[in-house]
Formats: sequence, structure tokens, C-alpha cells
Amino acid sequence: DRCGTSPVQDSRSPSAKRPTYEWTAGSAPTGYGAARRPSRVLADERARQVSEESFIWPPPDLVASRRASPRFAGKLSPLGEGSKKLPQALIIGVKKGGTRALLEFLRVHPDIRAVGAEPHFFDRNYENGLEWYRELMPKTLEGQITMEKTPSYFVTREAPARIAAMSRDTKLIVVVRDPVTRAISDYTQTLSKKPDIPSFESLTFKNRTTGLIDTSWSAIQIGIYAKHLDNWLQYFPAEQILFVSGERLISDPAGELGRVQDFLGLKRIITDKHFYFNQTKGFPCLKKAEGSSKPHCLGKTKGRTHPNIDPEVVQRLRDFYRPFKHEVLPDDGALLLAGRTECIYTEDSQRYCSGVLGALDWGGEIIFSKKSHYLTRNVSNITI
Ligand SMILES: Nc1ncnc2c1ncn2[C@@H]1O[C@H](COP(=O)(O)OS(=O)(=O)O)[C@@H](OP(=O)(O)O)[C@H]1O
Repeated sequence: DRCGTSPVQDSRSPSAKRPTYEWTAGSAPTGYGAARRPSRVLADERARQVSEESFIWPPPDLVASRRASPRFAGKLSPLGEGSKKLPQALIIGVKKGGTRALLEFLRVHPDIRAVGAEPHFFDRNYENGLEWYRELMPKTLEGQITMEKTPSYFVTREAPARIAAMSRDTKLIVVVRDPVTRAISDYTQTLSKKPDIPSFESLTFKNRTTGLIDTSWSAIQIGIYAKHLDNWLQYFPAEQILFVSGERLISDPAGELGRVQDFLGLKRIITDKHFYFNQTKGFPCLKKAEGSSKPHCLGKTKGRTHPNIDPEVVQRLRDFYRPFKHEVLPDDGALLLAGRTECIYTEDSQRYCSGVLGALDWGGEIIFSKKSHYLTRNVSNITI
């Protein structure tokens, strides 16, 4: 991954272990970034797993732009014009959903400029202040959208309020993927760094005999999308959140990118002709990466081979996630992560017909109800 895991940024190298903050010039403005370290949504030790890009610091883009690397010349105007702006759109999750692929594909658009590394501003670096954050961003010209991706935002309790404090108009993008595959992908990543960890099967259960799932394990907890989403819907209307299917990002990248460009109010410039399927990699790749004329696939850490998991455990996890897919969430419009449903009925026989935002390959759909009501979260009250 040219933005995350190129050899010089190997996450195993000691110099890349932890972010250091000394190099930044930005000062924290009052009102943002309280002295307190942000507390994590996932308190469990295992929740400290972070996506691999988070180890890359300082952000390669910043280093690259300081060195005026020709790699970035494509997007910078010859005079280096423009100004650094706070992002207007964020890819907030989910970890292992396909967030890197989405960002890399989006960067092909001339009206999108993005920081490649994960800034982790709204979770770990908030006390550094908004000016620090702005300083990380690439320069943009009028009409260009500034973006970043940090998948852990989606599961960070404080993130929605903080992002809303920056701007209530921030557009949010969530790449969702079958939560079971996502969990296995998450585990595979950890295993690649710590080969001695227990098996996926044993980590899944609190007690294997009773079959009780360990929901404190971050690999499981991140996939309870409805629970995390609830938190976001307290601060942002559903229309401001776009769900991208991680599966379709692989099977039909241009189709998903079309939806994203529409959501961002951009001309559909990224189309089928930008992609080719690389047989060796087994994934779609870019014919030309941003600022380059060469084909570009994501790096070795994207598209890892997953270990075989006991099918019974996989099934048990599917059963575990099913109710969450049916959860109805409060908002201006209700949002439902559910099966193939077009209308739902509440206990008082109210009928809520929904516009389907997107079908998910794992049998779920993201449905947006036009009706503006708080719907009960008790699934059994609802006939589907
Ligand atoms: N085009 C393309 N090339 C390679 N990989 C692709 C692509 N599109 C989606 N994916 C899937 O992205 C998964 C990694 O997700 P993220 O980038 O969100 O991971 S991370 O949270 O930033 O670590 C990664 O998960 P694994 O397959 O488990 O490695 C891929 O399945």
C-alpha cells in the first residue's frame, strides 16, 4: 500500500512504532482538543489493535509534500497554490472494510485531495487541536474537496460530537463489509504481526461450551454496526452518511465509486475505464494511480489470505450478528440495517416504507425510511 505500508514505512520498523507529536507546528486553539486523552470506546486491551496505517507517522503525504515529491505533482498546481482546509468529507470506517481502496480510488478524482496516512485526529490526536489537523491536509483549490480516512472513528464514542463541532456539514462515508469476514480480516491482520495469538475460534467465545460470544473482543465489537451507528445518528442526519459496500467495492468498484461521487456532489469522473482486474492480486486495481501513469494495486497487506475458520464458529457468528442487522435506529428518518425489506410496520400499525440505499452482499440492506420518526429498537415489535 503506497500510502500505508511501503518499505520505508514498514509498521514493524522501530521508528514507525508510535506517533510522535513534536514535529508539528500547529498549536491547539481553545475549545478544541481538551487536555484529556480521548477515552476509547473499546476499553479491552485487545481493542488496542489499530489498523496498520496508524503506525505511519509523520504522514507520508506531509513528508512527501515537504520534499515536493514529483509523485504529488499531478494534483498540486505548478505554483503550489491553494490553501489547506479542514476536510469536508471523511471515511470514518469500518476497519478492514475496504477504506484504503476507497480512498485510493477517490484520489483519482481531480476534485478530491486527500491525506494518505490516517491522522487519527478525532480519536487519538484531538488534543493537538484543529490547526494541527488542518496542517496535515494537502492544499486545495476552490471547489476541491479535502478528505481523510481513519477507520477507527466509526467506533470512537467521542468522534461524532467532535466532527460535528468541526462542521455539522461534514459528509461521512462508511465502508461496511460482512461483519464475520471483517472480524476474520481483522484477526488475520493481528496474526500477521503477532503469530502467537490464540486461535480465532478461541478468541470468539467467552466460554466455548456455552457458546457465549466475547463481545468485548474488538474484532467482534466493531462489526456491531448498528450499535456504533446509533452514536453517529445523534449528531448527523442519515442523509449525511453514505454506506459503501465493501463487497461491491471489489466486485464493481466503478459502481460504488459512482455512488460516492454523487454523494460528494462531484461529476462522475471515476468510471469503469479507471479499473482493471489484476488476476495475480485477485482484486481490482487502478490503471493509473493519482499523479502517476503506472498501474497501481494496493499493497500486500490488502487482500491477505484468511485462515480457515471452523464453519460452526462462522455460523455461530452469523447468528450473532443477525439481530443487529435488524435493528431500527432513531433519526430524522429511521435507518434500518435489515434483510430484504421495503416496508416495516410498527406496533401501532404504522407503515414505514423505505428507500433502499444499498444491498449488501451478506444479505443485509441499508434502508432509509422516508418517515421521520423514532422507531422502537425492539425488533420483536416490528413485523417485517
Ligand atoms: N482493490 C482492492 N485491493 C485490495 N484489497 C481490497 C480492495 N478492495 C477492497 N479491499 C479489501 O480491503 C480490506 C482492507 O480494508 P481496509 O483498507 O479498510 O483496512 S484498514 O482498516 O485500513 O487496515 C482487505 O481485506 P483483506 O482481504 O482481509 O486483507 C481487502 O479485502
